[in-house]
Amino acid sequence: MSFADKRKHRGAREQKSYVPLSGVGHPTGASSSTDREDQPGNSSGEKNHEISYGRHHVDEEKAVVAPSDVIGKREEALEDGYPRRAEQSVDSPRAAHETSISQVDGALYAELPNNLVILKTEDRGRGIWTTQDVKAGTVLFSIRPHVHVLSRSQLTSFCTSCCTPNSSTALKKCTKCRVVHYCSAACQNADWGFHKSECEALRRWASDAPQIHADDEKVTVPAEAVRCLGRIILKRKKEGVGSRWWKEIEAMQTHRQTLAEPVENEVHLAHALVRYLGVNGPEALAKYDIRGVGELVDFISKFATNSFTLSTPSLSPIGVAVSPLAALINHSCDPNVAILFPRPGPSNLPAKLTEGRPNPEPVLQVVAITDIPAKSELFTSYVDTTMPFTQRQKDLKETYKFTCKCNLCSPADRGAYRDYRGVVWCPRSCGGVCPIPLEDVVQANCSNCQAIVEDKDSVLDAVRVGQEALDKATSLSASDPTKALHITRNILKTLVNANLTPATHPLLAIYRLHLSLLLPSLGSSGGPTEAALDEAIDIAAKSVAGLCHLLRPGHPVRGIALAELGKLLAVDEPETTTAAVPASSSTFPPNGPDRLKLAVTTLRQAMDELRIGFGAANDGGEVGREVREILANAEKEMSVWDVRIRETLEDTIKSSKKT
Ligand SMILES: C[S@@+](CC[C@H](N)C(=O)[O-])C[C@H]1O[C@@H](n2cnc3c(N)ncnc32)[C@H](O)[C@@H]1O
Repeated sequence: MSFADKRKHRGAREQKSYVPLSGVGHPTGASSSTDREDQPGNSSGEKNHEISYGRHHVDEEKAVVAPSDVIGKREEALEDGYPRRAEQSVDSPRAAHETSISQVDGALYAELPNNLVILKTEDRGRGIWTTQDVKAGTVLFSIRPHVHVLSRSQLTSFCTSCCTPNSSTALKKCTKCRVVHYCSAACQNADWGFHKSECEALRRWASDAPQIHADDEKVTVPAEAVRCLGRIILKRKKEGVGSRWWKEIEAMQTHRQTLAEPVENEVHLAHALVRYLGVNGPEALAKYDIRGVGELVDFISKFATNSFTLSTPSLSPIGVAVSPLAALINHSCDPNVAILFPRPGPSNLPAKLTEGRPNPEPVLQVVAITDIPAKSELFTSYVDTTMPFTQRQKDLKETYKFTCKCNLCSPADRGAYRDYRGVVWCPRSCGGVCPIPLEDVVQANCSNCQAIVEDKDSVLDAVRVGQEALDKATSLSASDPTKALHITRNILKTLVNANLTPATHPLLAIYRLHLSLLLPSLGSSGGPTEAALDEAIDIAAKSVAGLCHLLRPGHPVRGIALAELGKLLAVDEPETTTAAVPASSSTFPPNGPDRLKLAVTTLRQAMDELRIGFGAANDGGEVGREVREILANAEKEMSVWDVRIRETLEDTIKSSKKT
């Protein structure tokens, strides 16, 4: 049967070409072109998050919770390679990893729900804890960030106020600054409180830009960190230092006191901010109630430690947001909550968010991605947890100034399970894996047959060259995607030949980047070619395989990867240009009904996981709605297939009876 025949059989389906999830780029962030260069921190993250305790508001702390001890309970590794979660819970028996817990007055945070409390531990500072059992998929709270701004590259693609993409509504730009865009007059009015002074600052910045760079938005529009800090300072002037809005921001944690001197990024940002605000020197900051450079740097440090990546419902980074309440959540590389912007639709949002607002988005939601027992701390991940231990520790130290001791990072536990981020397949191909023979890995035996990786140097070389290629391709992904694609395609072969598994770093990161570079070409008019679609499906399947080894079921990144794969499998198979090759059962991707079946299975699993990662009450958010629709069409088409197969069988039986 040729591909053309197969398409006839699949005729119930409308001809579909590929459209990226939720109409925007790829979920991983690998391909994002946000303007982070002027922002302290945020080197790799799913989130550029934080909070801080700022000037140690001792008056916020109350009596010690009884009992005032916590246990870091560490259990044995799971067979599947996940370490068991070390739940940090109050009332647990005293243990070696002991920390005192004190209660913090949560009254400042009006949006803190009743089933959560703020507690403070010695090693992590303030954090948010549950008072009741919480089921995976529960939306713990929904809030509008105090401030959010779009990255420079996204200013024309999303409404500055509600972040609606211009693919769904034609955006109109502010006729004065010509920088920000709105989807409606209502959104423009709603944003006016922020934009009024900002508009003037943006125009001043552009007019100061050197004329030779008049068309370069990197010069004519300040980076997101500058605009976000500018919005906070301008809004503080309006709200007043006594307002709850400002007090929440002021109470964010700072690391300034622990730093001998401000780091280069912060100094650079301070200069840019002063220029943006139009003050001639640090002294003139008094106009904005900022008492000198020290306070400005403190403020920047809070921003670096407490800001979040603003993202689309499919997790593509589009800007930065500040939410002091959500920023109270501490980090773990094995998180139990996700912080995201799933756009669940107004009917799924709390009434207090929708009252009096044409569109309350962007709404930040904190979603439980595992069952969480009562009296446990909430943890989200500040960095990309598919990165290996050393990279995660480096990123956390640089931006958030702490050493992570979570289950995945705890040296005691690290040897107790197989971390697929750093393994190669067994050289004897027995199906087992061996740790990559790094300096600190003494034994590199196969987990199954005890074989040893003999040629350590070639594995280490491949990993090093792979990392270099990843860095280069990432830096080129926005400016020269064709060249970036060339690099990723070439290096994939080297890494696969060096026996890296799909979960191993940097192979997984390269798969994800490669996929993000392939997807835009699939949406071109005329639809994808057979080869392009097959390559994208193959890479998407490998990404899913890698992610499923590293992230727990229900993790939003897994849900999005499954949705992407299911969606690609559901695209109509293009006309083949070569003679049809009969599909063998081992061919991947499969063709015809087998591909459709795989699409349905994958989309069903994606739906199950999106309902956890993006909230059960949201039914998976905007991506969940989209996947449900594709799944319904694929199921309908599969039932047509089943009818046709039954009819063909009946015809065959009838005709064989006649003869
Ligand atoms: C966004 S804030 C989180 C709230 C913060 N604990 C507070 O008291 O405001 C990030 C900071 O919290 C601390 N932190 C977060 N997770 C941590 C962890 N797992 N271990 C140690 N410190 C942590 C670090 O100081 C980090 O810079």
